[in-house]
Amino acid sequence: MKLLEGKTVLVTGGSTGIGRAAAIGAARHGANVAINYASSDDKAASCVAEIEALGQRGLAVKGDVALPETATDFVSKAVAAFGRVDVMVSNAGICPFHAFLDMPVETVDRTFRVNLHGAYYMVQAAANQMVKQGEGGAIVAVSSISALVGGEYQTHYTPTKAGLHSLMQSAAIALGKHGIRCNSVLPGTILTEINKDDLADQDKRDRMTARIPLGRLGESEDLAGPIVFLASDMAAYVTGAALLVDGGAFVNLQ
Ligand SMILES: NC(=O)C1=CN([C@@H]2O[C@H](COP(=O)(O)OP(=O)(O)OC[C@H]3O[C@@H](n4cnc5c(N)ncnc54)[C@H](O)[C@@H]3O)[C@@H](O)[C@H]2O)C=CC1
Ligand SMILES: C[C@H](O)[C@@H]1OC(=O)[C@H](O)[C@@H]1O
Repeated sequence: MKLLEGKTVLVTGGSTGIGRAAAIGAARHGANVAINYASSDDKAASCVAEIEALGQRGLAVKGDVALPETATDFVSKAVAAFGRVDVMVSNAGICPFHAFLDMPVETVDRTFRVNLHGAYYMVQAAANQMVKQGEGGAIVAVSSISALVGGEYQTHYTPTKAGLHSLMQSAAIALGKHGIRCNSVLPGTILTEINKDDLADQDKRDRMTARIPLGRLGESEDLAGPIVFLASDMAAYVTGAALLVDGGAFVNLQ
């Protein structure tokens, strides 16, 4: 059964990792998909090619999500190509691991701007388009287990993920009257570019894995199903919710 037949899905940071898995997952479920991407034209083009190989239409739009105009540009180009926006997956993010006491101001500023401000602008631009269309919609933010727990080298990052979780809760209230649902997924540790260097430390990798009841770190594809579900009409009465996708890591105290 295809869950997103005929829908238009937008994904930020869609050329790699979790965003790419969400974009391909949406195409597999019958959606036309537009991805925003930051830098690699080749990776973006290969993602679009994969979407098209599934028989769907794909579009890649370059832009830095930290800039408000990237959001309006992305939405208007997706509308020009596909006619509408049904789903926004706000996924783009960075996590430059760094100690707290000497954290550079620029690193804090950039992390907040990309992860939180960027998501705010994207969600707002997509919501305005959905309200204009008058048929509701779905927004899924890629927050994190880090919205709920801390990280020694993530003091600039975890507040952005808590902020995203909170943004989805408030947006769910603001947009419910328009039939727009807003939810977040909270991935645990997923093997992607964002943590490749951090998890090159085998001791840390083993410690992280040992905490996971399902016995393995996550893969990007582990997020595709939960994101597609929350984006689809199967979740028609789900809004303001946060879905942990962490192999059970969060609940594993002892
Ligand atoms: N990998 C993990 O363990 C977890 C990741 N997440 C979140 O998942 C999201 C996706 O990350 P991953 O797939 O893991 O890593 P990734 O590095 O493969 O993906 C991040 C994507 O965001 C894009 N991006 C970064 N800055 C951007 C900007 N200014 N404008 C547009 N795009 C930009 C990157 O180019 C990349 O495609 C992030 O928000 C991350 O915080 C959340 C929990 C766990
Ligand atoms: C980048 C981290 O490895 C990853 O991101 C998160 O949100 C979680 O803290 C994961 O460990």
